[in-house]
Amino acid sequence: MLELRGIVKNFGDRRALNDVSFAVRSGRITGFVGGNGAGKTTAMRVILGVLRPDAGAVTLDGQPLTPAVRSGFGYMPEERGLYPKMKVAEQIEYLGRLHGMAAADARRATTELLEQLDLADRADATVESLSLGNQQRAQIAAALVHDPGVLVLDEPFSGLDPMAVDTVLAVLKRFADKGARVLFSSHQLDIVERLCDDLVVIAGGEVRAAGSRDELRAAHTRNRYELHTSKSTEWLHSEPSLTVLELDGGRAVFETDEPAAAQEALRRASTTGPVLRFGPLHPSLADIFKEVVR
Ligand SMILES: Nc1ncnc2c1ncn2[C@@H]1O[C@H](COP(=O)(O)OP(=O)(O)OP(=O)(O)O)[C@@H](O)[C@H]1O
Repeated sequence: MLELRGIVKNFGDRRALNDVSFAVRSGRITGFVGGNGAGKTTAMRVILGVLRPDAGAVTLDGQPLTPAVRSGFGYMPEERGLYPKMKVAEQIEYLGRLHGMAAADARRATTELLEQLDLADRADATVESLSLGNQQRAQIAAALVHDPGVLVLDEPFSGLDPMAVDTVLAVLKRFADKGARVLFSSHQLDIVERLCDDLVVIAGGEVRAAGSRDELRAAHTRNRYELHTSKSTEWLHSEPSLTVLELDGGRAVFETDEPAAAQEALRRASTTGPVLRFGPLHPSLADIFKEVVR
């Protein structure tokens, strides 16, 4: 387990991280979400040792991180950094060699990764000749070539089309399944929701929520229901035990602490016409995010 405990990082008199603690568990994918300037990149740089924290510590399986341990990490920085004029496969192989891999192993890992990332047909192209999405895939291959046990990816999905998102997602899952600890930041909450097992929400340099996606969902589930009928649901406004949160023609979302009142609303709706949908409404990650960063 990779663990941050009590991390504080100041830039001059600006506090970018304030007592940040969270864990990235082995075999799981942890999504790191927060708005612009929330502190994600700073926290990742502290993990990588690029920035030294003013307080707190990062440990791997309980041990402090040494430069040797950190050099085995896979990192995809926010500022992408491949050599534009070098060929894709050559470059990834070279980076594998820099991590101490034997030439044949680096070549094999490169070929495998480029295939998994659907980039094999561009292996001999220069990085600068690739589309932005393909450059991004090459950058991901560069972070993974040495089979790291810890993967830290800053916005790996930005600029990828939906097909590419699925391709990268499958590759990251394969690494997690092998036991790697995977931390990635993203602004795209729908992707995070689909991909991550665990979640850390940061705002203003402070962790606002952390835990498994399912735990967070359960913790933020309110007694909300969605009702969708073929007729207007305006009448819900006059039901005393319900609070209507959204109403748009036949579709409504309401809250109530009384399950019987929800069932009564369903019964009444069914007398007005066919009920197209009815059930408890679980919060999306976007809902949870809005609630915890408020
Ligand atoms: N080198 C630096 N010098 C001064 N301030 C910095 C430096 N790096 C980051 N900051 C500040 O620290 C805060 C956190 O920035 P950080 O880049 O970690 O946020 P982020 O969550 O990665 O944002 P984004 O999603 O916009 O990339 C911001 O207020 C930023 O301006």
